[in-house]
Amino acid sequence: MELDHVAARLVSGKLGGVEVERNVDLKRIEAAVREILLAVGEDPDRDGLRKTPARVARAYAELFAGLRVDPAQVLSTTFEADHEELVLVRDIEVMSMCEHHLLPFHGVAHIGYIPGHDGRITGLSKLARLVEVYARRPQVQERLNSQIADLLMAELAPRGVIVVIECEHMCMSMRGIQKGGSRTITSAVRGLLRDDAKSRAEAMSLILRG
Ligand SMILES: Nc1nc2c(ncn2[C@@H]2O[C@H](COP(=O)(O)OP(=O)(O)OP(=O)(O)O)[C@@H](O)[C@H]2O)c(=O)[nH]1
Ligand SMILES: [Zn+2]
Repeated sequence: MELDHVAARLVSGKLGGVEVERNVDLKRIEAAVREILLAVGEDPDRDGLRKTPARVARAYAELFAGLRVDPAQVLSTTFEADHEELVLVRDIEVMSMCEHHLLPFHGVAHIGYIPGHDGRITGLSKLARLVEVYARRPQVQERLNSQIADLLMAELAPRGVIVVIECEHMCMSMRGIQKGGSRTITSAVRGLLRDDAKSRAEAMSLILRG
């Protein structure tokens, strides 16, 4: 990237509870958005649109901040607990951007795991923070889903993990096929929750109960 003539601005903040320094090239996004406005036949210099490229640049820096966060850091705090049964957090809000159209998809994630033999658990909020870090990237729902499951397996070494995500995709509602209200359900199951039908059925029934 030619940083000499690009006024790259350092935007910092927190995402998923992890400090993020993100050197986002806001000026480059602004220039691109101005081009888009011109291309669709708008006047980017009219009053209402004058600040739009800068606003969109800041919004994109926020929406894609997950690209600059190491998700494993979210799970850096773990606790020992004498709990060998399922832990399930339902209805975690998901807001992400589909990588095909850069339009939002939104819905909920349900994340469950059975702690490993060392009984290591994580704070419940960390599951929601993990969703946020992976969602704030250009995504497809399937990858978002499996990334969450795989990281939990790698970091917590649980007996099993189940992640179910249900989302509505704006690229299907607002454009293209224009089927508003359809929801896509994906799942990723790992370890005991994949291999043991009884454990999986118990987790699924709790997830589907809502
Ligand atoms: N598997 C998957 N597909 C997605 C996701 N988000 C959007 N899509 C789909 O990505 C596909 C891209 O297909 P293309 O044919 O390349 O693009 P398009 O011409 O804009 O497709 P249409 O949406 O059918 O008009 C579409 O079928 C979208 O519905 C996602 O999270 N997972
Ligand atoms: Zn899409």
